[in-house]
Amino acid sequence: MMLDTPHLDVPFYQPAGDEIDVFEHAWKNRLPLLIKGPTGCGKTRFVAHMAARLGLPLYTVACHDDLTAADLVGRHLIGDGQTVWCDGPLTRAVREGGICYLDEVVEARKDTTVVLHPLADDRRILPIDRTGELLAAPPSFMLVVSYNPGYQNLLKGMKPSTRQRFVSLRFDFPASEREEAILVGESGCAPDLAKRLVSIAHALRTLKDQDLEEAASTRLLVYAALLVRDGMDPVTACRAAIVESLTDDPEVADALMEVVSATFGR
Ligand SMILES: Nc1ncnc2c1ncn2[C@@H]1O[C@H](COP(=O)(O)OP(=O)(O)OP(=O)(O)O)[C@@H](O)[C@H]1O
Repeated sequence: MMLDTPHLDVPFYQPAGDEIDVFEHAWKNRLPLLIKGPTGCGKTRFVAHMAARLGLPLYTVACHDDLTAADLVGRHLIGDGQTVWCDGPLTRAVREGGICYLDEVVEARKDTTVVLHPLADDRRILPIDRTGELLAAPPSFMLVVSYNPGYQNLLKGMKPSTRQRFVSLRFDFPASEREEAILVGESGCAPDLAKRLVSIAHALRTLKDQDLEEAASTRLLVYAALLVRDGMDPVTACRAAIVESLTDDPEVADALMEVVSATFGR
């Protein structure tokens, strides 16, 4: 769990379309938001950007298959022979009227539904069974969740009764020009390098589903751009930052490296 307090400098975010507008309207109308899209395509950055823009505290939780309702709401802790109640990130966000962002929400245990449903519909309440409290979310509170449809299997899909409590946004990898602008903005690299890295990503993304579990993300391109900007040879940087992160299979890695080498004229 991570608390990002509101700060004056808003994290850089290069918009794709009307997502900022959708977020602001959802927030004003007290509606929760679901963001779906592949890994590393800007979902977390977008939420951080919006929280800073709106001047709201942001609580981010990376969900995993052991995450329970108590991890979100809070629990009694024992110390010095005393029992003390400790708010979880969701409860803190509700109390402070901030944003609670649950990344990969479908990974969480099913018992989280019990606390998310009454918060996500027009009741906007958080029942804390263990203390008997019933918290009403203030108008500025917003619940934002994300998931990667690519990872879904039948067991892990989101139930319609949950999905239909949210306004939804689809994210995808950025169009070339936008992705180049992101690389330049994030790493300070030369526009020509950004162009080459994006063309590599496009070539590798066509291989997804054949040999690769996930497509090359914008995040990996940013890593490569940072390494090259720091003086590393571009081919070595692409192997370390992109290719070896995408596959463990040496033959597939060799095939991906051919794309990289050709792009840098080797
Ligand atoms: N639109 C964008 N504007 C600025 N930076 C971006 C954008 N999209 C991606 N990035 C860059 O890519 C990195 C990864 O994005 P982010 O962490 O938001 O991915 P994500 O979609 O939340 O991934 P995951 O589902 O794995 O958590 C960011 O740290 C940032 O450097």
